[in-house]
Amino acid sequence: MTLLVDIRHRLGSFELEAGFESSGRLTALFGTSGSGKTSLVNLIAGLIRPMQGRILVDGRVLVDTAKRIFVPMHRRRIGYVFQDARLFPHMTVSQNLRYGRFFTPAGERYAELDAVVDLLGIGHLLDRRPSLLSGGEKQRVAIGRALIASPKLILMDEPLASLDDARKAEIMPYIERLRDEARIPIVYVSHSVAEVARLATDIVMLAGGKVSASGPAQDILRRLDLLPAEERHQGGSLLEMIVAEHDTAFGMSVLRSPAGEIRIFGHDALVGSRVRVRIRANDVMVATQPPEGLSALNVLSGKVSQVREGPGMLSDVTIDCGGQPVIARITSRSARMLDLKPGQSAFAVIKTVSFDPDSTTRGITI
Ligand SMILES: Nc1ncnc2c1ncn2[C@@H]1O[C@H](COP(=O)(O)OP(=O)(O)OP(=O)(O)O)[C@@H](O)[C@H]1O
Repeated sequence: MTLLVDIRHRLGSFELEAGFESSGRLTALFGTSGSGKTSLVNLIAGLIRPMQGRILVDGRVLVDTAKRIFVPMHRRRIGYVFQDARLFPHMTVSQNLRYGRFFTPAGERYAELDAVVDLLGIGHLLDRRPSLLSGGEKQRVAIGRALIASPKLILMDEPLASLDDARKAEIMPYIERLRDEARIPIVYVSHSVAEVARLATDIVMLAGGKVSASGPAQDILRRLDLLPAEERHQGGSLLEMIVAEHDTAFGMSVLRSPAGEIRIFGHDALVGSRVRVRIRANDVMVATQPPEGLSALNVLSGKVSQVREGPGMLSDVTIDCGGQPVIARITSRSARMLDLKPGQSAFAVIKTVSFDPDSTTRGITI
């Protein structure tokens, strides 16, 4: 699936001028409050008609102002999951789900109710009314209702924003399953780096109504300079690794990559599976010699590929570790003292405890 957006639109004094193309399975629209994420999603959904531009899903033209084409919302075959679940309160979960397929022509229904119920783990909720569901359960049903309509694309506008951390953790694996198993592309609005790092295959960064960057999640997240200042401490690298073994004696899992091994607190992925881990730049130190007598268990070796002076006397040092960049944010003073230069051998030292379980995902193909 390819989503192509190239639009210009004005909302009051706000100018939205956004162009991007994504073939990702989960494309995150990421940006601070007021950057235009919801407006962009509403344009894709057909809730807003742009003043100028084109929107295509898999080559199908949904909007082309030059050709006066505007496919109305109900004909777009796009599912929309909002921040609040918006379920019908007088209907049971089962009735809410079935309502989703009502508008889809019989010949175009591919989603089976049983498969959707199974995917989202909501079988035990079918006879309940929404008032008896938790926030996370409501959102799972809302996602199910969107899926049952057999959409060609699903839009999710901050679907976790109204949930507490426990509910977020409960629903994340279902969104991952949807991304990995359902084969329906997702456009996902978020302003949380942690959420985006875990879920996104691709990222479109919005700032002031314009696309400031777009591309594969790994590439975008390591550009710390692109992240909003308040989220910069969350930026870093996404590494793909293989689960090598589980060290049950210490409750740890060993992950392997060409640049070395790292240990994280027990991960439930099977040995041999691919996982993606996020390493925040703030949690990485740089050594120019192999470190010895260190309590940190995780040392990856590589070569410095870039030293970029950032704001606040801090420098971002990128170390190419077997083809995967690891970024360390250190003081500019340390960078000078170590005399770090591109091409030089270096070691990224990562404290085990710095791995955030939220950012350790199941294996996904990127
Ligand atoms: N109908 C409208 N009329 C005038 N201005 C609008 C309208 N809709 C949105 N805006 C403005 O457009 C800008 C972008 O809004 P939008 O809701 O798309 O941002 P967002 O990135 O989704 O923000 P948030 O994360 O807070 O939801 C904001 O400044 C908002 O006030």
